[in-house]
Amino acid sequence: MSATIKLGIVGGAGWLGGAIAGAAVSTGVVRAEDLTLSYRSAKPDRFPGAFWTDDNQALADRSDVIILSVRPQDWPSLELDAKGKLVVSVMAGIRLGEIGEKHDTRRVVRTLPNAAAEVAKSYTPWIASGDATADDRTIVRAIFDACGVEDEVATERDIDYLTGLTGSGPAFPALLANAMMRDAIAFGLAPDVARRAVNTVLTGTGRLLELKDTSPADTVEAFLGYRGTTAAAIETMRESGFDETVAEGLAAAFLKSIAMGKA
Ligand SMILES: NC(=O)C1=CN([C@@H]2O[C@H](COP(=O)(O)OP(=O)(O)OC[C@H]3O[C@@H](n4cnc5c(N)ncnc54)[C@H](OP(=O)(O)O)[C@@H]3O)[C@@H](O)[C@H]2O)C=CC1
Ligand SMILES: O=C(O)[C@@H]1CCC=N1
Repeated sequence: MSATIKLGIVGGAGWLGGAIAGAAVSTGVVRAEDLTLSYRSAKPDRFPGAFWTDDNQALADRSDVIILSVRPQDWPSLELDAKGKLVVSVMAGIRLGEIGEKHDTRRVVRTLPNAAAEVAKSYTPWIASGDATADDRTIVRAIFDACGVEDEVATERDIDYLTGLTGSGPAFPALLANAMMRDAIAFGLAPDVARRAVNTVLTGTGRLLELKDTSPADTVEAFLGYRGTTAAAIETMRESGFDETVAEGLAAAFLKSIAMGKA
């Protein structure tokens, strides 16, 4: 793809909008001078050469591709006519049809990145409306390849499910890490030792998974095979309902995504 798209990011001052902008500029998917970002409260001092505005219609008029990265509850009051342009949403819950209707375009892509876009390690599922073109798909792939790994999926139901599994996903290892930290501190470890120990376990596991790309089930089985400390821990966690608790949490996120689209 040539580096000539004019990209606008509504909510570019936010966590995810800023992460996508950073990834797109650093990989050359967009040149800083072709990037427009909007803010609401305070104008950030980021992305030298890019154009910052608090006028979302001006952003739309300057851009060929418009990413919507405001919180779902801020979207109903967003005034922006995209006039047939490619609109890419990263918002949880909001449906393709609603986005197209509100912003006057039939070229819409619904995506669901995650917070790891900040370190170019997001997993981003996406789905395009019927009128999105092959070129639109190429642009979406380029933007989200810059943020990590992307997959086009078959249905919006898949997006609703993945909103929990991978959109919220980084929160779950963080939740586990937090529980491990609390246990370590309750045991009596110094907090900075506990934090370094737990964070290193998480980043090390991520690297191992990336390197080996084996099924998590195989990894768990390999550990169980030692019949030692890890098996003692895993079997106790499972008897206490570990797998069921994860499934219930993911089901709650799936239902919340569907409910947010109906609100
Ligand atoms: N963070 C995450 O891990 C993920 C987020 N998402 C989705 O991404 C979207 C953005 O989330 P996130 O970046 O975390 O949220 P943030 O709150 O960090 O960013 C949203 C930004 O949008 C700005 N904003 C709100 N309304 C307007 C407006 N009318 N014009 C211009 N800017 C506006 C906010 O400004 P102000 O500072 O004034 O509030 C804020 O800077 C959400 O819809 C969320 O569902 C999806 C997957 C993962
Ligand atoms: O929690 C949320 O609603 C957003 C979407 C996925 C991650 N954060």
